[in-house]
Amino acid sequence: EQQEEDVLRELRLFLRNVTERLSLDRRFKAFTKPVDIEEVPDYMLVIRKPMDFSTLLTNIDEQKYVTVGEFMSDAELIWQNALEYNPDSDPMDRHIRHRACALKDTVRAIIRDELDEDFERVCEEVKESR
Ligand SMILES: O=C(C1CCC1)N1C[C@@H]2C[C@H]3C[C@@H](O)[C@@H](O)[C@]2(C1)O3
Repeated sequence: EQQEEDVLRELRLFLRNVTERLSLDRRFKAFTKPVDIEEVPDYMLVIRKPMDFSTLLTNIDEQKYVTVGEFMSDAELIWQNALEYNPDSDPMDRHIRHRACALKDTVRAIIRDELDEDFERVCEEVKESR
């Protein structure tokens, strides 16, 4: 009912705010758009579920996420994919993995500092009721 729509609207506002702040951070520029398949033809063979900030924003607007946990499952793919596709010891791979680790720690710190546990619990209850 209306209260549920109010909670989900607040969730979308929070998730958009977090995602937009991440996409403004210059360290995370490589994560803002899908990996270019023209540039990296084997990417889809290695990475089963690509993810990036622009896709997260589209998912938010399409009301795909009912809880922060569902959003985090997709957000985690961004750094997990980067670590998986760029495992080598060369400087480029190391640089990408450093940024992937910085992204992981940054997202977790934002959620810890800014997500009210009671709010996430209400979102979980909306999810269970559907
Ligand atoms: O994994 C990624 C992105 C970085 C975080 C996501 N890429 C795979 C390619 C390997 C490396 C160098 C370029 O070939 C560039 O195309 C990519 C993009 O970086």
